[in-house]
Amino acid sequence: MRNLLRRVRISVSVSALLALLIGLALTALVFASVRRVESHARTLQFKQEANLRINAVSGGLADAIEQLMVVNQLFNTFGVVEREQFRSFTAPLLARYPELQALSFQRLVSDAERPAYEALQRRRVPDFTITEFINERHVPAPRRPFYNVVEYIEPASGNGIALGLDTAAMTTYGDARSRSRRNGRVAATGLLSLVQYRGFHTGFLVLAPVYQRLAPQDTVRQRQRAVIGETAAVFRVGHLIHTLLGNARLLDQPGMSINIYASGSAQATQLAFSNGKAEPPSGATGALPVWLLYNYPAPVNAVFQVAGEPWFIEVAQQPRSFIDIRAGSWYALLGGLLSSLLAAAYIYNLVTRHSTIERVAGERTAALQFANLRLTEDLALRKRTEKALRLREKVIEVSANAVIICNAQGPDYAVEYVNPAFESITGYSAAEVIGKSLKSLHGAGHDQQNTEEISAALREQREGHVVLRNYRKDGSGYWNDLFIAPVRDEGGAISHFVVAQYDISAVMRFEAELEYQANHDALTGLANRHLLAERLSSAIAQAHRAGTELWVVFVDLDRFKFVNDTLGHEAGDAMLRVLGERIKGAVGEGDTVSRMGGDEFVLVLPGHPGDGDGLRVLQRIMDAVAEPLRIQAHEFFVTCSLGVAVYPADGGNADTLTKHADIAMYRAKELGRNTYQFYRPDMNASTLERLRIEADLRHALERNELVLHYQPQIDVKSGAIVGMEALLRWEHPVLGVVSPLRFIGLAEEMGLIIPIGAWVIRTACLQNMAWQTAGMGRLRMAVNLSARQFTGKDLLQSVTDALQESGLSPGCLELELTESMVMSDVENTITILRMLKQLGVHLAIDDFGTGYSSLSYLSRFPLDVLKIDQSFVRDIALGTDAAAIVVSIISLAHSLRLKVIAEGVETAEQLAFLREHGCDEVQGYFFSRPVGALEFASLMAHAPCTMA
Ligand SMILES: Nc1nc2c(ncn2[C@@H]2O[C@H](COP(=O)(O)O[C@H]3[C@@H](O)[C@H](n4cnc5c(=O)[nH]c(N)nc54)O[C@@H]3COP(=O)(O)O)[C@@H](O)[C@H]2O)c(=O)[nH]1
Repeated sequence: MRNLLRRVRISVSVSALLALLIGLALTALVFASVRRVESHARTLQFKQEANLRINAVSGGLADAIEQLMVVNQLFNTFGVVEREQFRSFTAPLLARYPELQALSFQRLVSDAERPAYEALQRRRVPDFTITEFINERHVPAPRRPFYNVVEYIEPASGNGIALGLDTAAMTTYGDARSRSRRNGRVAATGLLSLVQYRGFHTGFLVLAPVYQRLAPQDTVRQRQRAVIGETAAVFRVGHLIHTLLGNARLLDQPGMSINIYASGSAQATQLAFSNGKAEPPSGATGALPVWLLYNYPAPVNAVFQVAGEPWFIEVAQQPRSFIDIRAGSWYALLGGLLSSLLAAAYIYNLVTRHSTIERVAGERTAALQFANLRLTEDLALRKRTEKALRLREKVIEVSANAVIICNAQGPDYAVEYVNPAFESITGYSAAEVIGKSLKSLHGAGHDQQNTEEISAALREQREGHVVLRNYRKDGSGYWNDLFIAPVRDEGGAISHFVVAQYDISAVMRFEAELEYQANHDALTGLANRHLLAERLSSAIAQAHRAGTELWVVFVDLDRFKFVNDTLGHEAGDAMLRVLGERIKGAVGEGDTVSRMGGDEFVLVLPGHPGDGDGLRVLQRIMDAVAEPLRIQAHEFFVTCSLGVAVYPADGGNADTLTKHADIAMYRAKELGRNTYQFYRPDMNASTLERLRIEADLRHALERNELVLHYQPQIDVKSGAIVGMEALLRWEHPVLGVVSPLRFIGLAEEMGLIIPIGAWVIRTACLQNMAWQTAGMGRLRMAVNLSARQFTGKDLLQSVTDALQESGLSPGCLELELTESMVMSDVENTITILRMLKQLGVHLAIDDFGTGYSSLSYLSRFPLDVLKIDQSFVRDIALGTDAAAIVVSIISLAHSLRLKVIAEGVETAEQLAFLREHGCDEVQGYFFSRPVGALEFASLMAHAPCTMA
């Protein structure tokens, strides 16, 4: 506040000072302006006054000279003018112009005429003689060629002394005489001392020529010849000018001086008149102009003509300091100063008052603004509150959740409001529940849990939250997430409770669904790994507590992969669903059936399985799976292999038991499938071996551990070797020769089949070419392709490369594909097969008959050979369907113009049957096992071979 006041005071002082300064500046400006105007006015006035004097002098002189011209005119008019005439004529003139000293007529007299002239004059003036004035005395004029004799002069009084005076010798006449006679005009002399006053008075003469009347006067010569004399006016110059100025009251003006020179400039010797005194301003004016400090108009000079002679007049004003005179500028200055001071004082007062008013007004305005702001905020807040209230009301109205407002008064806590959602959820209308007890809404007659929490919240007047099952008007139940909260009135007392009910039935269902999905296999609905782990752990704990046994059974379907690959995943899935149900139906109620993925199932058999129940369950499972299965109108026969691990003997935890059951299942597979095996510790060794194979397979190719064996293919009719099948072997440094059955699947899983497969094709081509080059004939080399290799993007390239590198004819290479490979994606298969066919290679379907091949599709494939699976060949002699199947396959192949080769021919009977039914080629141990390249070459050397 103090700062504010100080600021206000400073601002007021500054304002006043500013006003004062502005006032002074304006005053100075006005003063200077007035001074300048005044000075200008005074200069003008002075000029006027000076001009008055100049005009008075020049005009007066001109008038005086005019008198002479009048006299001169007298002579020029009359020619001869008598003395009396002259006197009477000049008398009034002289009376009117007393400053005229004299008017005279001077006659030009030649020396010859002198005696006569003097004689004549003596008649009127005795003793008349032409004289001259020397040493202040009249003496007879010496003889000269001409005399200019003063013949008349008026007034005679005071001027008579000049009568008869010869002025020809007087230098004062100068050349005024000759000038006037030459020009025929008046001419003035310079200043001279008037003899009438013994030289004490200064005067001048004005001469005007008098010519002989009627004599020509046009030229100077004519005028000089015609001249007879001149009239002259004698002026006492000081007296004359004094009289002129005095008559005009222009004399003796204080501070004004008049100087008149009978010359064109201010020559001191020609000073004709002087009146008053005027000195220029003395003292320095500094940087200020003269007009500001002094009233000093510049002297007014003028040159005027006096009878043809230039006269110079100077009128000057005595300088006066502006402070010496009473001038408007004074008033302006004083007035300005006074006004400035008054204005400053007034502004000081005004600003002080204004500041005070402004401050007060500002304070009041601020207070008003503040109040206004508060009001606006209050209004806005109120609006917001109202809006929020309306919004809340609306939200409650449109809420999908039930909202109930009940009285806070127990024990009924009467319902006062329910929203539309409550009505739609419960089926009760507002009219039916308003006024009723809140507790009645929980569903009378139903056993309600968690309602105690609501009662406690109401009783203790606090918030509460429960999940409970409510019941609608129609008796149906729903899950309800219920929040209850007290509502306080303005006084802070709890007046109501608001209850929000969220129908979470869907959430509960969703949660249950999630829980189900989290614990169950989506395909079969069986327990999944997660639930298995839970159930198994729980069963182990229970078995542990009960001291009983527990079986973990690993079930793997045999040949499921074939179905899946052949008919596609949908068929596979359908099979899994059916078999899952069958397995589940084969176990007891307390047993758990889970699916681990693929075609693997894990079962938990608690209780006393060792009592014999367990084995019965295993058999029921195998029987159930082995039941014929119809999928997509096709009948399949599927078996399964089972492995069993027993708690606590084979493991104390879920992982160990499951792993051991898996190992046992593998063993069952190895034993020919469709059987079960109980885990034995020595089974671990084969599992470890499998792991080892996996690790070593990665390096088998680079370590050159892979080799090809070749099994001959014989033409049935000729008995000649027409080709061979390349069969892969892994010469493991520790395990010895490893069958492809043990590592091809692994290689597929590990992705190693691509480089391994490429190596097989390349090696087989090179070998075939080498043999052909060696003269073993044009043999056909059959090479097996795996599913992953067939669909891989590198196949075409690797085949092309192998053919190019080896130089083998494409027709000498046959690629064997399985049914499952070609049937999984028919369109893609057709594309791939066509591209391969374009290379010129042969294409064969291997293991034909083991799976399902659509004949219509088969006809679309660009195939060359059908290879009957060895399982049918093996069973030909057993009297089963195999023989019929083989016959059908041969017939089918031939109808499709395909060659038929039977593999796995081990006996002569088999060969005879095949030959009898038109099989084209055979392959099997009956002829040769697959052998190494050297041995095969040796074999070839002893057997005929051609390419069919
Ligand atoms: N993708 C690739 N698969 C290959 C390759 N090499 C082999 N294989 C596949 O491995 C499976 C097992 O082959 P293998 O152990 O070599 O067995 C073959 C023959 O030895 C065997 N065979 C031949 N004649 C008889 C016989 O009279 N009796 C009998 N019990 N077995 C016999 O049959 C196998 C040939 O099968 P197939 O291929 O269907 O003609 C096997 O599936 C091979 O395909 C390879 O390089 N790549």
